[in-house]
Amino acid sequence: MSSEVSYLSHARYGKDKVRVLRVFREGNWHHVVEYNVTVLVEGDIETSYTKADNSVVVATDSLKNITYFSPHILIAERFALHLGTHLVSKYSHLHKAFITVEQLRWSRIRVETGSETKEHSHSFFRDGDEKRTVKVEVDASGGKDKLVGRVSAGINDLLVLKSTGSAFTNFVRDEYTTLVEVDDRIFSTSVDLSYTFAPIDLPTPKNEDKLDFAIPVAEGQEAGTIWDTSIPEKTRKVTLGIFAEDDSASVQATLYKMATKIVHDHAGVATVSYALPNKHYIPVDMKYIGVDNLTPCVSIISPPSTFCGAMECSACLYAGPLKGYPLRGYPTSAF
Ligand SMILES: O=c1[nH]c(=O)c2[nH]c(=O)[nH]c2[nH]1
Repeated sequence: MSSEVSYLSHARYGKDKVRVLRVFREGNWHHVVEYNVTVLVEGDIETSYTKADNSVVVATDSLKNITYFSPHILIAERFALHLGTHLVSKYSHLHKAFITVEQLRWSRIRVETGSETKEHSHSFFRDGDEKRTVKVEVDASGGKDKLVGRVSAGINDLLVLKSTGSAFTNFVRDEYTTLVEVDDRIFSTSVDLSYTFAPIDLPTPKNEDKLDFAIPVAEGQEAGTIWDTSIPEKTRKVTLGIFAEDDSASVQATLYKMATKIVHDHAGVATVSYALPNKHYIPVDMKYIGVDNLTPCVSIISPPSTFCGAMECSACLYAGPLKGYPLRGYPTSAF
């Protein structure tokens, strides 16, 4: 413990929001990737804080340029590992690099050509706010020739909603409880998913510029590992499929089903973490204007619900032209 009243316990710095867009041309057939990258480094940099010594600082502007310069951009995991490996190899006083990549969703526009629709060769649309995420730590603290890579990947901001097939009952009821039990509710959430892989040994760049090294991916895909490029799409499918099909007893129970399926399906995945914040759509009680929209349909069976649609059933009475699809649960206030 330092005798000073205050001291520097830890230091990490770098550049956030480095925007990278690359176009790959296979003849006239173009591919685009867009990343928001965060590059942070740790090492023998304390004196830049404690003694205003900039001689140990690789300028964040240079970190940005190195990010632009890095290859292997089509696979975010490879790109991030390459960037991190280069940083800790080139700069002897930097011992760790932390790279975060957020990949935006550019999907190909479909256009009509005669009687068919076709994917356009070089035009794309932003397919929602969802991002694919990759986080990489390249750790050289055990030696520059004993680099360790720690990789996690996932999804952020995947917004979903289901209009039935979700309940929440039997939770703690006490003096703090105002929430009513419901056997049928709207379930909406913004999915954040993260899965981690076991640490991997990384090759040491041998040449002067510290750029000549192959991240161990060259031979095939190695199903289930970091290099299995089908994992992002498969984990997304599991997330959406279980969200849609599960008769949800709670967010917690549905989330656990998603996570266990991902661990079960991918031997290389060590841990899975989800955050599913409930986006509430609370029914507005319409009885003050003469509409009973909250009494369950008399024929309701546990979800998936069936509705009688009968005029004498208060839940179905106001369904009007949508007979069989009662007003129950609508309108809602969203917040
Ligand atoms: O599925 C849910 N889990 C909760 O823990 C919770 N808490 C709450 O208010 N609503 C819900 N819904």
